[in-house]
Amino acid sequence: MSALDPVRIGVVSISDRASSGVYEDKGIPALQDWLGRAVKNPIEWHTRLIPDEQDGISATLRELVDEVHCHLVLTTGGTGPAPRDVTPEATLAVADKVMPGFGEQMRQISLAFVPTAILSRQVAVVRGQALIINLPGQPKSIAETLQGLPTRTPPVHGIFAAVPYCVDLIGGPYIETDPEVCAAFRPKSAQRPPAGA
Ligand SMILES: Nc1ncnc2c1ncn2[C@@H]1O[C@H](COP(=O)(O)OP(=O)(O)OP(=O)(O)O)[C@@H](O)[C@H]1O
Ligand SMILES: Nc1nc2c(c(=O)[nH]1)N[C@H]1C(S)=C(S)[C@@H](COP(=O)(O)O)O[C@H]1N2
Repeated sequence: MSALDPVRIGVVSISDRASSGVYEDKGIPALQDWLGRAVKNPIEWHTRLIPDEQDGISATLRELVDEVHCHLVLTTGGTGPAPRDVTPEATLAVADKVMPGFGEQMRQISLAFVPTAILSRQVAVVRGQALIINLPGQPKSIAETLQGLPTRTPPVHGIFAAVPYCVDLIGGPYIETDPEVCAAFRPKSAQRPPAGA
C-alpha cells in the first residue's frame, strides 16, 4: 500500500464540439496521461466533458470542489478570445482567491511553443481547499504548459513545479512528483522525506 496520501483530481474538458460528439475528446486523456505520469500519489479521478456555457462551467467547478472535494481541478479549452470562450470568466466567478502568477507563467511558457500563446486568457484560482487551473484547448498545450522545457538552456519551467506546494498551503494532501517528468519545488522548511525512505 502507498504511504502517499490519495489526491482527488478533477479534469474538465470544455469544448462544444468534443462534448457534442463532433470530434473525439482528447483533452481528458491528455490531462490524465500527463498527471498520471507526474504525480506519484494514488489519484482518484473525476472527469467531466462539457460545452462552452459559462454557468454550466461554474456549476461543474463548484460541484467538483464543494461536493466531490477535489484538491486540484484542471480545465482545458475555452480560454481564447472567441465569443464562446468563457472558461476564465466562469473560473473567476467561483474564486475565493485569484492566483495571477499561474496565467502569467503559462503564457510565458507557451511562447516557447506558439506565437499565439498570448491569445489564451487562462487563469488559476483557489476555491476553498482546491486549486483550479485553466489550460488551453489544444491537447498538446497540456504537457507544454505543465511541464515546460526543463532540459533546454536556459530551462523553461512548467507551472506544475509550483502546484504541490500551493496545495500544501491551502490544506491539501502532500503531493510528490516524478522528477523525470516534473520536479516539484518546495522551500526546505516545507519538504518531507520521500515516502518509503
Ligand atoms: N477537447 C478537445 N479534444 C480534441 N481536440 C481539441 C479539443 N479542444 C480543442 N481541440 C483542438 O484544438 C483546436 C483549437 O481549439 P479551439 O479553441 O478551436 O476549440 P475549443 O474552443 O476548445 O472547442 P470548441 O470550439 O469545440 O468549443 C481545435 O480545432 C481542435 O483541433
Ligand atoms: N502551450 C500552448 N499554448 C497555447 C496554444 C498551444 O498550442 N500551446 N494555443 C494558443 C491558441 S492558438 C489559442 S487561440 C489560445 C486559446 O485556446 P483555447 O480557446 O482552445 O483555450 O491558447 C493559446 N495557447
